[in-house]
Amino acid sequence: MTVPTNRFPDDFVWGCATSAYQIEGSPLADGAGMNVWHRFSHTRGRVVNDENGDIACDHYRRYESDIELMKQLGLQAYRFSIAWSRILPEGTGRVNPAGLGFYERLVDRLLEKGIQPTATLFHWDLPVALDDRGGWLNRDIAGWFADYAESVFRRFDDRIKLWATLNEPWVVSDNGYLHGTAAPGHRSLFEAPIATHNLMRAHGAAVQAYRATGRHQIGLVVNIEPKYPASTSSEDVAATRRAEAQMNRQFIEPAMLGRYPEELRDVFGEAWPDWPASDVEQIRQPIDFIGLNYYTRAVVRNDPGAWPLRAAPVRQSQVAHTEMGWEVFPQGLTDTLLWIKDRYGAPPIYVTENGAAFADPATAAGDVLDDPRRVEYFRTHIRAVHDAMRAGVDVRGYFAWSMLDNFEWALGYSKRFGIIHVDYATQKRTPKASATFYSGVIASNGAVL
Ligand SMILES: OC[C@@H]1[C@@H](O)[C@H](O)[C@@H](O)c2nc(CNc3ccccc3)cn21
Repeated sequence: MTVPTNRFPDDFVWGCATSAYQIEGSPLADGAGMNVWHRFSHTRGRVVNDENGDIACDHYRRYESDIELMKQLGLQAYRFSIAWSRILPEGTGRVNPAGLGFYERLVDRLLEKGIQPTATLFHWDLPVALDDRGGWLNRDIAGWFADYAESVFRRFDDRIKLWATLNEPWVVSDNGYLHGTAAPGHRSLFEAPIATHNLMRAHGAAVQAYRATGRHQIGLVVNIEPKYPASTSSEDVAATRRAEAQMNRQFIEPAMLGRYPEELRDVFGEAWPDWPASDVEQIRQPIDFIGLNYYTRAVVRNDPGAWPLRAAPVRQSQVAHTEMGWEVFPQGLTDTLLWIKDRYGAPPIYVTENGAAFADPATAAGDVLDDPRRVEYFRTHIRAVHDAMRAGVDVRGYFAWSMLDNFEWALGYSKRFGIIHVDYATQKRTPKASATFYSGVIASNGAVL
């Protein structure tokens, strides 16, 4: 693949990404079952300002005008997630036709507008009915997930050509079961490894199900945050390896190589089981691409008191950070793309999420002051993708996070990642300067960088 020096290949795909619970609203509409983020956000104290996704961006009702905005931006593709509990209100068994109907309308409208729909089956919003049966701690969930996957493959594989099984299983295991900062809010050294393993078994089962009838591409979306040691001391280097294994290799490694990183035994100790080899073989199903979510890097030092990693980030001074406190470090994206290529056999890669939160207050006059740092973030990170491609990485597309300001999980609506501003009181959408910039990138296929 020859990559032009000053633009992207002609078949490179430009899109934006969102997820169901963060933008749709109407979480219980039309027969949908409750999901764990509905229950979590309605539990006092779990989310900033006790905010929730009851309305969010009201996309469930406003999807047609939102797709019009995507068209105006010139988006070629749109990455969204399907809410499991809209399709199967109890998580298994009875299919909810109205739930399928919403995604039918969404997909058909996208196609009418010449925008490729690309779907993620699971973006953290597990049906409560399954959580109440153990959720990711119950081995049966691999079969439950495969059945759910089959119901949507059957309905949409004629129109959706790029599927992802899971979005960032690390967040579910680490935030949801180890630290309790995300739904379902458990804090357990012993539960997290079980959640990890069942998430990956579910991934494998869904890929196997897809191979039986699917005609297009399916992959796994992982968050990778490259870890750089704070010093060359053996303690800091070892801590960095633990942090890198626990976040960056815990999921991609079983999926691509059929093994878990040995450092996980060092992190979890006796809480890390000896998984059956047959399980890990089933996880390692050939996939068509890796979806990479990249936002920042971490500089890591040894910290014996930091449970359970015994590693802690070192904030870098005198450099730009986003509203999330994440360092702006585009070189980390190039490094990560090269790392995936070299370590996992040069798989096709989509950058499925990349973006930045900055405060974008609307003025009294209704204008939106898009922080110029967001444009610079996109410019430098899209350049970083191009650098990796020029170095031989097979990157197929880039999805900006996010199309709309949206519900930022436990941070509620306090963080704005959108290239389109949302006034949550009025639901007014206002494209930001970053939308105009990104629209220019798409129109010129990256030549304006
Ligand atoms: O935080 C921004 C987005 C979030 O809105 C998406 O739903 C999610 O897919 C997403 N993943 C990351 C990067 N991974 C990460 C998530 C939580 C804590 C630390 C890192 C950022 N984001």
